[in-house]
Amino acid sequence: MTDRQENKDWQLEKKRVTQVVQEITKKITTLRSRVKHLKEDVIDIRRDFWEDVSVNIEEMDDKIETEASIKQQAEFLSERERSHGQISERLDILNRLKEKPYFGRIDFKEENESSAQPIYIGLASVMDEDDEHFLVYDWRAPISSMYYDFPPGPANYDTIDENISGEITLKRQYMIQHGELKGMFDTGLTIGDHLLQSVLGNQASTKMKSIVSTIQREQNQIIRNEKAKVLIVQGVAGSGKTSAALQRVAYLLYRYRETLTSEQIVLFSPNPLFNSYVATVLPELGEDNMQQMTFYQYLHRQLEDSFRLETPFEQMEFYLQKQDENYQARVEAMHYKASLAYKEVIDHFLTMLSKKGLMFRNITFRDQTVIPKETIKKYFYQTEKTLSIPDRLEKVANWILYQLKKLEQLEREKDWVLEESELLDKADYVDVHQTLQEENRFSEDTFNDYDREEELLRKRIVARRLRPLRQKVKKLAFVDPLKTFRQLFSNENWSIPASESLPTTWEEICHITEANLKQKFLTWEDAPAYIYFEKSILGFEAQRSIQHLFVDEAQDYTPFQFALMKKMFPVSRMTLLGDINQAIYAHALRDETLLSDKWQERHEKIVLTRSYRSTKPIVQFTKSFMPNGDLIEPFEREGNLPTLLEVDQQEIANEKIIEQIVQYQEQGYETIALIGKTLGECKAIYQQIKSRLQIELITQETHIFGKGIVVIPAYLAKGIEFDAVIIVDASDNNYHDALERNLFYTACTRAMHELSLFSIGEPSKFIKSASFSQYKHYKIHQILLNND
Ligand SMILES: Nc1ncnc2c1ncn2[C@@H]1O[C@H](COP(=O)(O)OP(=O)(O)OP(=O)(O)O)[C@@H](O)[C@H]1O
Repeated sequence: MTDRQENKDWQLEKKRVTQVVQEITKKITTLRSRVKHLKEDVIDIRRDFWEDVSVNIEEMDDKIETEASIKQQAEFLSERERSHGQISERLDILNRLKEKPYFGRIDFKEENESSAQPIYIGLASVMDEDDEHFLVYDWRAPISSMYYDFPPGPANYDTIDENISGEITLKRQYMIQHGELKGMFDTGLTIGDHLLQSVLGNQASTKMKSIVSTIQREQNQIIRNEKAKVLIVQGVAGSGKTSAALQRVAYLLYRYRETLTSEQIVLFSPNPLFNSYVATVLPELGEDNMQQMTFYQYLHRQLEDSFRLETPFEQMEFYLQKQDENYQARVEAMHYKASLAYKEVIDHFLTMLSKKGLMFRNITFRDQTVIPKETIKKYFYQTEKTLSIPDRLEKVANWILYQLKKLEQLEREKDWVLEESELLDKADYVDVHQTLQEENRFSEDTFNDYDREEELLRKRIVARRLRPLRQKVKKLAFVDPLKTFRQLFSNENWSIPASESLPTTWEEICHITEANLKQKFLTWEDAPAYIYFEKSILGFEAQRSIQHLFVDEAQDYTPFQFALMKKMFPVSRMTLLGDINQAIYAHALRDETLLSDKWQERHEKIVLTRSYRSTKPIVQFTKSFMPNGDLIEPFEREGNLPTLLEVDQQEIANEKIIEQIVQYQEQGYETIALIGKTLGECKAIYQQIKSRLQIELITQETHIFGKGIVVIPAYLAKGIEFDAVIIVDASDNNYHDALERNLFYTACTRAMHELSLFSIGEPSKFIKSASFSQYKHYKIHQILLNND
């Protein structure tokens, strides 16, 4: 393109931005005045609500008319409120668009058309003044997909009922700030390399940002996938899995806006910190956040406080510390209880329970056993064996409720009822009196009246006392799932079929499990199994309203947990995102994870190999010590080599770490993380340097983090990123086995711009497996402190 042509284009584009911003401003003005009127309307309706309805409840006809009038008024009010809400949301979007109306353009010549049409793409659609033509297309509109999928040349896109093909004759990107064009360039093969460079070169933020203007083609495949029931994404660290997942939520909410709401989408996130880290992305895209929680929070909710539940992080600390006398057996248990083989054992056990072995509780009323557990058991085992256990229990519940009805009648005549009636409030008497009056049940005979009052009082007292019991029966509380479950480990009444291959330490595992269950303590590996068992007996309250389930860091979920998830969310489509290299839980070392090739479920898999977060030298360093690391591709972004400082004394390491932090601060980095392997290690360094620097220790209870310096265990830093990362102790002692390698990789890949490692003694063998050109190695040995 000649300079003159370029200049002409620039002028035209500049003018267009101004025109679109003007149109948006006009729309904002109109909507503001509508919002204002609606708001006034709502206030008026609320204030005059009772004046505008005709209230008359004396006659039946009037009563009906009054009800209709109230209903009409209420509907009128809620319709206004709804419109007010919708317009306010649209105003929010327009205000954002006024700053930056669009970020891209493609000129598309449809097959059999004579000329190309420019398509401008932004956060949301904007129509022209006459509502006839699109000034801006929503990035999620079918036609916009070509922007992400194709370079200039032949291109096509799917509409709801056909595929449209043609040619992209121009592809352009814009940098627009405060409603003014600041830059633009035409792109070739991969979109956004210029823009991506500049976006990725920015500082890390404590809140994740949307990637809407620079979505990459392979990420777009994830975002717009509509076919897969189970979509698995294996993506290397920093490849944009989480970013793509959130864009996908926004896409689905747009694509299915008539039928899908944000409450019907659930995201399981790796830790509470991550929840707040990603919370702003969807609102930034003009959408509401989906339901977001950790799997721990979800399981905890299922148990309704009846157990103390170990967190996954406590399990991880146990594993890493290697100190407990039962360490080996527990580690075996972590593996075994993660597996589908264990689920099979539980399924066998459940089959047996349909014939014998289910444990019940006595039904007691006023400290007396009114239906003994043996009787309930007998009744249960007489119900039809072809029915499921929950259905049979439902029958038992109905039978018990019937027995309680008979009991109720007998109890009414007992002395305790009268005694209790003496303790009643005056209000109760008045109420009984009024009820009888309303029912016209008083006679002339006062003696009889007194009897009637007493009869009604007795009825009420017994019913009131029985109410909690009835509720418990309805909730099937007469079953004792825990005691039943414990039989699995006590070998009482049942032994595991010989066909099941159990771990060699099974007896010891049983011993530990039984002791924990007795204390009502569920380890992280026991929780899914117990919940699965309990729900199989009492019935799964399947969450059928949830249409989409997103699982981030999916490699950390066991096959058993996934099986449970499928039972809990039977109709949901699933998007599972993870990285096999960041598998940091014990089970993942030996067993299948959701991402391993052995995974049997029908699914579609997308692999992301390009890493966007870290600079090229950091990616090259980290990929060097990972199996299949050669599949990881760095994004071309220059930076400093990682540094390793090897020292032989903790004090020197501390001094050097402080120096390093100060240097990073001087370079302008705002988020700096000191990452340790365990919480113990983090606490130690925190204690040692907290008097010298403003620093925050992050634990599993931390739900939010701000700018500055944080000390954080690697497993809590999952999914998050920092400008600069300092590995507090990268010694071989600390990072040696395969799981520690994955933790080390996870920790190092949190860095966007700078990475430095400190080793007290021999550096980790993983660092040594990188070539010397990939990092700078310094050593300080035998410096005498304080002239000792
Ligand atoms: N297409 C993109 N445009 C701009 N930035 C991107 C893009 N894809 C990823 N990024 C950036 O790369 C970084 C890593 O993204 P994200 O956290 O989504 O990756 P991830 O695969 O979930 O990482 P991890 O598994 O390491 O937690 C973020 O800063 C994100 O904004």
